[in-house]
Amino acid sequence: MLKIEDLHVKFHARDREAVGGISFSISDGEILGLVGESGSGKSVTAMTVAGLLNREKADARGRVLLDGTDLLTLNEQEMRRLRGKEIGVVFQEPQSCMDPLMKVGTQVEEALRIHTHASPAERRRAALRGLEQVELGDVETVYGKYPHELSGGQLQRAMIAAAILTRPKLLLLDEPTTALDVTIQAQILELLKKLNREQGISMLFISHNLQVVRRLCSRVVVMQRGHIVEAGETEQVYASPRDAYTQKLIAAIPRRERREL
Ligand SMILES: Nc1ncnc2c1ncn2[C@@H]1O[C@H](COP(=O)(O)OP(=O)(O)OP(=O)(O)O)[C@@H](O)[C@H]1O
Repeated sequence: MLKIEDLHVKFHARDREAVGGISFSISDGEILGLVGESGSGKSVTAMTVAGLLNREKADARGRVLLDGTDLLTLNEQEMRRLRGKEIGVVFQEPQSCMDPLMKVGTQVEEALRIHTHASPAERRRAALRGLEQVELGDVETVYGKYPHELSGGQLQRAMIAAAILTRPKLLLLDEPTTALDVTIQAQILELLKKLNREQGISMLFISHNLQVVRRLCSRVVVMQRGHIVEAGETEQVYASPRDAYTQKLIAAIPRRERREL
């Protein structure tokens, strides 16, 4: 489904490559975890796949194949057409991704307005259905609210609804639960599992927290300083990490949290 081959990303302003030649793939319906500490290149990888890298500031080379199409060969207009339709994106801070002056419902249906010919009534119906899928309770009320009237967890659910409304093949999730407290975080992880199970959406789930990845992803890729240092079945990597850096990431998980899993 997604196949990344020898991807390099270099910002012009930097000497060292942010991503220094990585390769991995995601199969149909799979949730792949991408972990590593801050600055390891996780977000830059996701931004490249989403076509959000500023081409005036950075160069990407290698291949990023989505069902056989190399995304690195597409121009910005072609990439815009794909993003939001075939690739959905969810970031860490839902507050900063939403327009504070626009109703939540209007923002959830945005992708349909851009990518389809759906009428306003059809868009509204689809948005309400989306809000139901992410279990937002009284969806008519939520639809008419402004972002500041929702909690962080509710907003993140709304962002997920927006990202999946066009039924994308791939959902990129960059630290989607990091800003949320642990209870809400667990609920969002359950929601993602459900969406993956019921709709078969493939996901790239980025986190600095191997613990969170373990709850969601069957396979994991570990990045350090722009390179992949370890990859494999999450349970196996967790049980017997081969790389010293992975061992360090596991050791960073508080013992109490390690037991809870
Ligand atoms: N716009 C930019 N200009 C220059 N360098 C950048 C830019 N964005 C990211 N970088 C650099 O690229 C490298 C990888 O950053 P990236 O954001 O992908 O790390 P990350 O693993 O996602 O970390 P975090 O969890 O903090 O987001 C870092 O060294 C970072 O400083």
